[in-house]
Amino acid sequence: MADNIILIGFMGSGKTSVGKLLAKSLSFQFIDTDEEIEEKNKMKISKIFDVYGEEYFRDLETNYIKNLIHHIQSSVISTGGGLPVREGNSEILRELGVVVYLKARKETIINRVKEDDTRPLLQTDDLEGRVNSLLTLREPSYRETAHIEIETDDLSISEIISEIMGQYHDMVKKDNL
Ligand SMILES: Nc1ncnc2c1ncn2[C@@H]1O[C@H](COP(=O)(O)OP(=O)(O)O)[C@@H](O)[C@H]1O
Ligand SMILES: O=C(O)C1=C[C@@H](OP(=O)(O)O)[C@@H](O)[C@H](O)C1
Ligand SMILES: [Mg+2]
Repeated sequence: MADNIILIGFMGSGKTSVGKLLAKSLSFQFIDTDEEIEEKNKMKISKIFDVYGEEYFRDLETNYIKNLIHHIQSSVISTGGGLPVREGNSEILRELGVVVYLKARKETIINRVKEDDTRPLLQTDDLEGRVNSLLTLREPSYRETAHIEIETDDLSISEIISEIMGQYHDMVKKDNL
């Protein structure tokens, strides 16, 4: 297994914010799949959804992570919340490195995303209903994909980073990564 760390979890679970600082703490490269896709396509995620639709965005995500295999090391990869759900992506993510699921309760997620208009799947009058149904649908994929699970609700970003580093180093020692 490569020494990369891959962060997965629902929208608002902290993948982007935790990933950035975790990479800094480890002196790893930081990659955010959404930022890379926006940069490569010169288009915001919400615009890609508007113009080409969700399936097209999912193709971009899958192609992007496939191309990382054998090409990156010592990197933290923050994924988009829907990435582990598509058939086949779970295996790709696990091949890329140690997969960490940032878990968050529905209430925590709603608090963190309610003011944000950049996530097309959450632009609805029934935010609670949408988060509830998507979370139920996705939870099994997150759990199947992850090597490590962290409950983030009551932790600060730096506490989450310490927790990830502790568990990651234990795995590295055990698996000789
Ligand atoms: N553990 C945390 N404690 C407090 N705020 C957090 C925590 N994790 C994330 N946030 C905040 O929640 C929002 C969404 O975080 P973000 O990193 O964009 O999530 P994701 O990439 O998983 O969608 C941001 O405003 C971020 O600062
Ligand atoms: O959960 C999802 O389907 C999505 C999550 C977003 O990323 P974050 O999880 O970083 O918000 C982004 O990829 C897109 O809006 C779709
Ligand atoms: Mg993000």
